[in-house]
Amino acid sequence: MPPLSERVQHALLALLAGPPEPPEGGENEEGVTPLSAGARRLPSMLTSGLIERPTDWVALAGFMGTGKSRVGWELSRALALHFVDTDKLITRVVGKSIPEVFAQEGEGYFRACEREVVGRVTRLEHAVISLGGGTFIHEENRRQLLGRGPVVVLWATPETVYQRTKHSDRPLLRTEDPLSRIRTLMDERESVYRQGTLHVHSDGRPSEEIVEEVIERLWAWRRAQDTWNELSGPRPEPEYDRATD
Ligand SMILES: Nc1ncnc2c1ncn2[C@@H]1O[C@H](COP(=O)(O)OP(=O)(O)OP(=O)(O)O)[C@@H](O)[C@H]1O
Ligand SMILES: O=C(O)C1=C[C@@H](O)[C@@H](O)[C@H](O)C1
Ligand SMILES: [Mg+2]
Repeated sequence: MPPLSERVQHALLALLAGPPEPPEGGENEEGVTPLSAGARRLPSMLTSGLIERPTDWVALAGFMGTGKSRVGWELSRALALHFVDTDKLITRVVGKSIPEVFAQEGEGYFRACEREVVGRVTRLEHAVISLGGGTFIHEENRRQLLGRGPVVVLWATPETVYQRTKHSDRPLLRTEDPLSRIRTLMDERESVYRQGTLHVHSDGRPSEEIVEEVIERLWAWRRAQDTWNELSGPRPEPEYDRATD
């Protein structure tokens, strides 16, 4: 079998070449934008210069169930950018669902896949990246992501997370008392999520409203970056290697 890095690259290319895919499970839920004909024309709009965006690359981080996949998808439609969900990419690479990867290959293998995926998606241009809930927790992933562009962290209370995840299979929440597990894990991770660039609450708000706030906050972030650049002169090139295609 080819090495993991090659399989990740192959799966990413296949994902970007196909029609944009909304996150699973949301099609019949209130608040999810259905895949429209306009969405299929996305690639030609990407570099047309007609769309003004606060950023050409943004990642969404945060705890499970905070809405990274759903908000990321809608944000990618609103900004006319590619959409990559790292959990989904890993399921394509391994050919198994996330619970199967955890059960059959182990969490260590899943985290190794995440590291490979982060190495790739930080080289992409024109993309919204929805991360897995644990991706940003690992220091090297965090360093690469924050070196690439803004990382928006979505937040929700343990109760909201519990309500949003209770009918789905999240391997880390397979316990007798998932709400307690959510509280403990969230406490452990909170200080790390705080290291994101921008922070947006998602409790009790429809996804459209969250996307609107994310875009407004990204514009404010962009203006602050521009002011900083004007005051401090040219800054060194970012560390990542830009893809040449
Ligand atoms: N603002 C919202 N209001 C109501 N439901 C939401 C909202 N955002 C997301 N959801 C729903 O909550 C569930 C979890 O959302 P989603 O899968 O986007 O979370 P996630 O942060 O990507 O989680 P994970 O880290 O496990 O991938 C989905 O069914 C989604 O449709
Ligand atoms: O918070 C986590 O560690 C996880 C979140 C999900 O997105 C998946 O990446 C997986 O279930 C692990
Ligand atoms: Mg997700």
